[in-house]
Amino acid sequence: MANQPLSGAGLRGQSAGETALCTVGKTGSGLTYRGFDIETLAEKATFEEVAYLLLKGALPNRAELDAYHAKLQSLRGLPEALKTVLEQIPKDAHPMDVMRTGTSMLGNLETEESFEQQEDATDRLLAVLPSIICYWYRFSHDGVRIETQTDDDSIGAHFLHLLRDERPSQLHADVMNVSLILYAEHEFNASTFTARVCASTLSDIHSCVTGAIGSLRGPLHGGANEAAMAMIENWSSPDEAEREMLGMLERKEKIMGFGHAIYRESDPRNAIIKQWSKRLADDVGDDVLYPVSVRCEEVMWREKKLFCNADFFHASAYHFMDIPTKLFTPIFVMSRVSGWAAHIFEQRAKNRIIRPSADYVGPEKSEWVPIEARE
Ligand SMILES: CC(=O)SCCNC(=O)CCNC(=O)[C@H](O)C(C)(C)COP(=O)(O)OP(=O)(O)OC[C@H]1O[C@@H](n2cnc3c(N)ncnc32)[C@H](O)[C@@H]1OP(=O)(O)O
Ligand SMILES: O=C([O-])CC(=O)C(=O)O
Repeated sequence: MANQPLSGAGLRGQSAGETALCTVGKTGSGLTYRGFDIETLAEKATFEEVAYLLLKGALPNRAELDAYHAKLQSLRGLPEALKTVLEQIPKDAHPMDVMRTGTSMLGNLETEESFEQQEDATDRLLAVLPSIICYWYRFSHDGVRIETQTDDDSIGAHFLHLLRDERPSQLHADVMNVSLILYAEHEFNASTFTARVCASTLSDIHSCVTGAIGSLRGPLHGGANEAAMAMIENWSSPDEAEREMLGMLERKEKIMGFGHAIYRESDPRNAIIKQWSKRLADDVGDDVLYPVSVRCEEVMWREKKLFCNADFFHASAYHFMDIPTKLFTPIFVMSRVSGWAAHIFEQRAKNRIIRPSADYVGPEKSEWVPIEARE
């Protein structure tokens, strides 16, 4: 059979398989997880409830959700060998590399021996990823060995508690909950596709997630929230932001936190996180970063018809909660591991190895030259 011609670079517009997990840009509201609008989930659900929905196929009832919270809570402790590895990683390492190494090491210590263990392995990852990053961060930056087994009732509150050594306010716990819901799942994005390609070889779940973390790390994908923060924190007023952005556009620089491979007019997650960023700005009495961010949004739309994606207002929201910029993308991992795992389960349930073809553009025929005769 002849190869199908590609409609564009980057496989854009090509369907690469089926999913029952998520639609992006197909419905009026733009984003659904198993048929639920993102707006409804962000308003009514807990992140753990959303993870349950993605991983097990339906919303939990009260007893199921309570049991799920209790299970995730009980799995936050780190094995000694993993702590030893985390203690070797230098302070100036990128936290995404810590997430990658932590996941990979866990795969050595608690190897998924059969696909029957996939749900337990996923629950362990959901519970332990915040512990991994905070253990390393607090050891390398503050010189302390923290106890990671907290009794916080949510993953978001647990993360903030470990990071700052105190329980977060209700507002901060609520923002973390919404943020984790917004980042949980997004169809065949680059990191999820990485996970599915790896899963299609019948590899183990830690290998799939380790690869996905590597894909999420780049600034064109999850790393954009950190890059957006690095940009907006330079500007002390909306007018300065506008001047600088116009210069960047003139020089044809990419502006992180804007644009999307699938959405054409807006990313529905932006309106939600923007509202929370505003509440946090009011809470901390900010009169610079939030107005700067709003001006960036206006300028990009006016000049280029480019809109904020999920990452842009996450930058200011996380900053207002005092989260160090380099920990922004690891939070994305803590959430997206739910979507990655759900896709891995889906791939395994109806698998064929993912192996596309390439259009060859090299030489037609090459002449072998003995090594002694080469220039
Ligand atoms: C959670 C997430 O992962 S969301 C994505 C996070 N990534 C970012 O925020 C990085 C910045 N954005 C981008 O690089 C891109 O918009 C991507 C990677 C998200 C999507 O890439 P593509 O699908 O190739 O973008 P698209 O085809 O819509 O680009 C159209 C044009 O707009 C330009 N453009 C797109 N985004 C931007 C941007 N953020 N800044 C400046 N120009 C941009 C492209 O360069 C392209 O111009 P060209 O036709 O002259 O080459
Ligand atoms: O869908 C994409 O290409 C990127 C994205 O927004 C996500 O993964 O959340």
